Amino acid sequence: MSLKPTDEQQQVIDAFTSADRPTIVVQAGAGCGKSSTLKMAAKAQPNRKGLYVAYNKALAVEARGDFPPAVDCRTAHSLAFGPVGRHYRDRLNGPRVPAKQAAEFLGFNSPVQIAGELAPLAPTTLARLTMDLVGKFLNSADPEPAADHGPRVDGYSRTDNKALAEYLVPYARKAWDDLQLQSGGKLKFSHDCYLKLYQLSRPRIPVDYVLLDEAQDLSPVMASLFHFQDHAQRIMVGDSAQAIYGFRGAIDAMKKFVADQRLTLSQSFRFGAAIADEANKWLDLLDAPLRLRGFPPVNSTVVSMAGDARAVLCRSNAGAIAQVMHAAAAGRRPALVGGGDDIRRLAEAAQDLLAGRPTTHPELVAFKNWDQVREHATHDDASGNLQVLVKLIDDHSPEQIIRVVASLVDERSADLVISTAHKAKGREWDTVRIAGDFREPRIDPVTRRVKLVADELMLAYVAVTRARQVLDRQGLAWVDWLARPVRARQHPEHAILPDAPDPLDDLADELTGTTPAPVPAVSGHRSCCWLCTPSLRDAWPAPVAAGGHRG
Ligand SMILES: Nc1ncnc2c1ncn2[C@@H]1O[C@H](COP(=O)(O)OP(=O)(O)OP(=O)(O)O)[C@@H](O)[C@H]1O
Repeated sequence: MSLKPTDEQQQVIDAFTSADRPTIVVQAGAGCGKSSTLKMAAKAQPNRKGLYVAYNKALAVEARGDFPPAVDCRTAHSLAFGPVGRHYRDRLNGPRVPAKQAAEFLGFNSPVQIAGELAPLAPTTLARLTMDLVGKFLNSADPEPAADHGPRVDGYSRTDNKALAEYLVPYARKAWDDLQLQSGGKLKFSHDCYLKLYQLSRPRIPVDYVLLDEAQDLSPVMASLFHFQDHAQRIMVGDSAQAIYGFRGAIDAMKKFVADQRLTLSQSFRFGAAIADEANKWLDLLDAPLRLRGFPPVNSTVVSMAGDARAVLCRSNAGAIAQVMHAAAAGRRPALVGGGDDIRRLAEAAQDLLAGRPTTHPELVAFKNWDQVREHATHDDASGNLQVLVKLIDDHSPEQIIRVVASLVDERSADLVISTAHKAKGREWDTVRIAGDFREPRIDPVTRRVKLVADELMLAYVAVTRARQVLDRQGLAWVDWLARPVRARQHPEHAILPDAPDPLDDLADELTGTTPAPVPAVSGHRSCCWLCTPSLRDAWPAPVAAGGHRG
């Protein structure tokens, strides 16, 4: 069935088809039909040769059925496979390279002490850290591995991590030399390797236009590929208020792109007015370029205690585990989006350290025993991420965590879905409850200012916009005291206390200062703790963009 475009969608279609072929950025709110709009635009001129770049294979396959045949729907990796990747087919199919073998090849023969009293890094750990550095380089737009791509070891100070990165660079360059060989290479060749080689060849794809989806969370390597296509009309679509993967090195390509036209899609088709209003409070705080309108046919409600919701969304992995434990104790059958393997591995590493054995777990590799983890969690500012881990393990014991994780069920047979907000991105449920682990910002008693972090506001916005019909927003109800002064400023006629000091006096400055800059990531502390991030594996090593966590 063909949809009747809204006025905003029609503006996108008109811009796309206009004779001067402008470059376009479309800011599309949650559920606002951005993919549908791109399809409508392509169908308006079905004979033009186009490329639609999807961020995963499933979306690319699905899009193929909806776009006209003249539009090639692909992921960036599939674009790179033809010209580059296929020459590495043998290496792609090669066996896993054991860490010991990689360490020998790279030249790590004995442990290296980087940080004072902490555990020395074993050759296999050094090899893994080197490959992590290479991995970040592969995702970057840079020409060769550099210290900027350095990994972060939990427990290390900023200086120690910098020293480690500099130490690893020559090994990473040796690894990169190996990874460029079509045959005879010694290290494991990944799909990201040929994507990087493709990007370094500065390809120009012979199409009339390129459509780029989810442009708010792009790896720099992908953004660079898009920029090379300046012979074609370029359209990028996304939602800058959902740019929640900055901590992993993603950039909001829409911010930097100098487009001829900037358009918006603000009519959400997912939920009704009540949820749109709630979402708009967060968009106000973010000073976003659009505010959402609810879809009249959908009857949505926002409540404070909804009882049973189909999905519970948490700020952090720790929060999600706590919800899993709570649900299991209440006899429910919970599913955890993304599964429980990461937390199980971490609990097993904690078991080793508690027994005085070393661990190879990336997040705890720096420590000799659990006491050392505890001590660092208490005394070392840079290891604030360890505090939540220590609390979780000490409160529940590794054995209890492992047991609860083992009781998780598949989403299809679950009566409750538990997810972090990060992992809920792109998903939707009829009824959603927001958990209580979203951190309420505090007013600094000295400066009387509120320190907000754009990343946190975006995460809240993603969370509340996952609901279709019922949103139990209790865990984020505190938005009201933040949103009121902002709205009062935007609509002075509604100000309730015109003479009261405005706690958000410098909100705009704070937000500007914390917006991730679209520059190559440098190592350091970004997400405030490992449990705050969507996956324990993804969380380490975490890159930092300009202006880290200030909440
Ligand atoms: N003009 C329209 N009239 C009615 N429904 C529409 C219109 N445009 C899009 N939709 C509906 O909105 C829903 C969301 O569309 P689509 O999948 O394109 O959104 P999206 O923005 O890509 O989604 P997300 O926000 O999850 O990324 C779909 O069910 C689609 O049919």
